[in-house]
Amino acid sequence: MAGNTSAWGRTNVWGNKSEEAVEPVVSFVDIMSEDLAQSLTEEEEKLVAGTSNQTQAASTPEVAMTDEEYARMLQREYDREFDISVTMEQQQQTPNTPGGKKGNSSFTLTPDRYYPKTAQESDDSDEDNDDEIRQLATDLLYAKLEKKTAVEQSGLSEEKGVTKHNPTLAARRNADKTLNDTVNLKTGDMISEEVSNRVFNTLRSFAKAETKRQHRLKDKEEKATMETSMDAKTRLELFKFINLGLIDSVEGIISTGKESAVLHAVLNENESTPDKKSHYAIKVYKTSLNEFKNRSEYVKDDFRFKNPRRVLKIWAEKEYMNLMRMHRFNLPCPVPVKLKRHLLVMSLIGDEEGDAAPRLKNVDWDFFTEEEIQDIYKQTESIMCRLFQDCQLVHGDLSEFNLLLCDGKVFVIDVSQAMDLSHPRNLHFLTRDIENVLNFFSRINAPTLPTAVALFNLITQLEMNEAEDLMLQVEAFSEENRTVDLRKNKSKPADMEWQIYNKEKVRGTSPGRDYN
Ligand SMILES: Nc1ncnc2c1ncn2[C@@H]1O[C@H](COP(=O)(O)OP(=O)(O)OP(=O)(O)O)[C@@H](O)[C@H]1O
Repeated sequence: MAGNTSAWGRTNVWGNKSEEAVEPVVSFVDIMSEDLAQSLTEEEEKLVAGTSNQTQAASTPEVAMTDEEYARMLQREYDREFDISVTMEQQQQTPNTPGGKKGNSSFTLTPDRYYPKTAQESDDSDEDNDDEIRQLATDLLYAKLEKKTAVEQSGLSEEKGVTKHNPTLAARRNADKTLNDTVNLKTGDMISEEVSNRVFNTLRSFAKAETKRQHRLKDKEEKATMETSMDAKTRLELFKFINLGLIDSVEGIISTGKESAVLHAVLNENESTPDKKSHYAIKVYKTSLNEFKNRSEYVKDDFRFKNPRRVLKIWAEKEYMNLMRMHRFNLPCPVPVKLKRHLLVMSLIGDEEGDAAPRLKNVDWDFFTEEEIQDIYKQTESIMCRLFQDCQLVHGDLSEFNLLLCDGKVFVIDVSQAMDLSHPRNLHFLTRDIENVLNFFSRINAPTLPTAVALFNLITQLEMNEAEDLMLQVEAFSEENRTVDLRKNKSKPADMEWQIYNKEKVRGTSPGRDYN
């Protein structure tokens, strides 16, 4: 076999260099010529006849090409007989190894994958061949290693009497486990390496700890996603609203805040007039405890929410009740429609298209005259007065963020933290609301604004001193525990409210029925 390099297409079996077939240049006119087509067909027929009979000697250049094809076919058959392997010997100073090195080096290859089937393929770049050979060598090494490991895993090496407790054997097995990723750690290639038991155990415990850490991280990420997106329970409740015919569809999200997401829902009032739609805002309270931690101060002293364990569950109910109370006194606010668990459905403050009204914070005040701004302030002042005097409530978070402007009219929203006047710190929260509102209107240049004390006195009908700090006076007033006297029903204000609430619950008009 020495010197037979035909498998690589350099020479054929007879040791002759195969000549490159030179394609005759043919013009497009020739290709399309009927005569040429005819003569080629005839030649082909002659060729077939000549091949089958093997009688006619080749006399034309085309017959010489057939010779080459014959030679290639024979070559392939010849090689197939030696299908198992081809031994390539790099020989000293052979003509095919330019600048050939001295010395013998030989290796065995399975030719199937590398056998060049045409002269074209045999011209593959040296770089490709190098890659393939490297790949093959790696495969062989791995195959060898696997075989070895299989024997070792049985507990006995080929050498009789060597058990798995043999340190070298154990080290190799450790290396193999590490390499094959059974410890769940990416270590890279480790062929023929040994890993001591100590190192292996350290690696394994590190991998275990790392896997646990990854799982914890993933859990956290998933939880975070759940909190910010709509969970399964919320979706289920929305489907129920649709089944009840309360809404037809949820169109999108109006806002996602710290404590809730507000969705825009639509109900087609009448099938005959599809353009006539009712728009709703559905406030979905976030159910995570963290969001409500900072709210305990609002409810801890509110008689309606004495039991702190109920606080989380009834937060939505609190807003619903406050809206009901405000609606009863015709305050400009969303109309509460339905409460179910942590979902509150209310009318949407916005236009007929369903676009929600902007918050005072987002209004472009450059387009408003001084009179218009003054009017908007007066509306806000009236809301504060009526909220306190009629509804017996203090908003507790009133600012340009919770006042909407729709067609020149101011609406108040977000009253989940609004508190009853029996709350001992209600005047403290009222003072804060007053400061927020006056600061905002002063920023947008409302022409005539009262002092904080004047507004406080207007709302509460108390007589605080203009010359003194309002908050200090309020703190002193609260300490004297006079706040409770502010309620109209001075006998037992808390009991009265509680009785009304329970009566409504029995009649089935209270949101508590849906909630529980
Ligand atoms: N009935 C409604 N009609 C139109 N828009 C509304 C309505 N209710 C709420 N929105 C919009 O959703 C936003 C958030 O509502 P809301 O303030 O009640 O929730 P929140 O969780 O307290 O939000 P934030 O954390 O921003 O205070 C409001 O700023 C307002 O733009």
